[in-house]
Amino acid sequence: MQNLSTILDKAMHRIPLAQQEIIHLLQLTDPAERERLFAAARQQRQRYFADKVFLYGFVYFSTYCRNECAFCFYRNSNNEPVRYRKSKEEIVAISRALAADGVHLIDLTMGEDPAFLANAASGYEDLLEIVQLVKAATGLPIMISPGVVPREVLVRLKQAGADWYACYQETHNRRLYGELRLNQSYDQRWDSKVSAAAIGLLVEEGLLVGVGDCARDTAHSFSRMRELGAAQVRTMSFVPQAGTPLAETVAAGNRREINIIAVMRLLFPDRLIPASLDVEGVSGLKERLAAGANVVTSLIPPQAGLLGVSQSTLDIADGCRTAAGIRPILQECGLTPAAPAEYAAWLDNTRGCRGREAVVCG
Ligand SMILES: C[S@@+](CC[C@H](N)C(=O)[O-])C[C@H]1O[C@@H](n2cnc3c(N)ncnc32)[C@H](O)[C@@H]1O
Ligand SMILES: C[C@H](CCN)[C@@H](N)C(=O)O
Ligand code: SF4
Repeated sequence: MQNLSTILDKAMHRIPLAQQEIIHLLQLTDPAERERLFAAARQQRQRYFADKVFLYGFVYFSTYCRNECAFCFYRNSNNEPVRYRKSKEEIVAISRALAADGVHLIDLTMGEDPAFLANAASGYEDLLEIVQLVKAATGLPIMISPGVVPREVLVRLKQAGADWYACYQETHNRRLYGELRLNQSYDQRWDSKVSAAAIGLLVEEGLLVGVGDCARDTAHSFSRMRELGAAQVRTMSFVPQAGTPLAETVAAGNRREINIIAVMRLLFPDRLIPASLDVEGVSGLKERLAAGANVVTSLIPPQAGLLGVSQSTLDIADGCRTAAGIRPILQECGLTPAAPAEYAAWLDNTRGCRGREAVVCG
């Protein structure tokens, strides 16, 4: 029988936990025990980041995709979604609006839209130019998620101004991966992240919860995230999407996601851990922050004609998914947006000490 006090005490002293201890934390259901887990996670966040959080603006600039991920609304064969492709001018204008709203990073997210990838007439030139234009217009750090691209394209994306590369594995259980990311090589996707890290891009790794995964899978993913040296680790609860093979999946609630966020904080105390607004909108933010998250992602400007990934419209048109909209929730949690210079310093320190502990925010 695992003793929660012993496990939490080991975690707080950065003593590695056994897989069974990690699974025990992931599987907590008792409210009082979960609150002890969350309190420990908040204490670790405080130790490494004080009361500071980071805000990520989200520009989902193309909803076209050549892939057929079983969980995703934007899979190629789905006729349900609104398909759009924003122009470079629109992308820059939206990025400027996000910068004015006070975000720390511009997340240029896309489907694997053939118009921007290798076989496009312009090859990757348009994608590279978008990164350059957004960097020039905002001066902010940029995250890009084009899927698997050749190493030399990663190099050029970094030269163009990209700081982060997001290419989630969703799961490191190869059987499950094959059922989720149909016809997408597990190893190519993993190797693309390894290449990105090797050339100095910061890498984010993400898990999907509620798609047939188990706590043992999650614990295994933690060891892969550590092996990768991911600077940002995250998870999202699966949101069933109309028109997809998993549309009839019963949404499992957020308990597992919230527990994972807290355990991530204990295992990766100096890393960035998102609370995504794209799962439950702003109503889910407080719980995720209370579990130790220190990044709010998927801030989307109203009236920009942008859709979210899993919650395509929730809380967007009314302006709730903005820095101003979430500020009262941050205050309730005793948290405050970091200064842009603090985020830039964290990035520089993390780039400089890959794999070692990053510097504490003041
Ligand atoms: C923003 S999408 C698009 C970026 C890029 N096309 C890719 O697949 O990496 C990236 C992530 O959103 C998450 N996602 C997509 N559909 C989701 C859903 N229905 N519920 C929860 N998360 C979802 C998945 O983890 C996916 O890797
Ligand atoms: C998963 C997306 C980000 C991709 N870099 C966005 N829907 C999010 O919730 O952060
Ligand atoms: S997760 Fe990404 S690659 Fe998969 S279908 Fe959705 S947009 Fe395309």
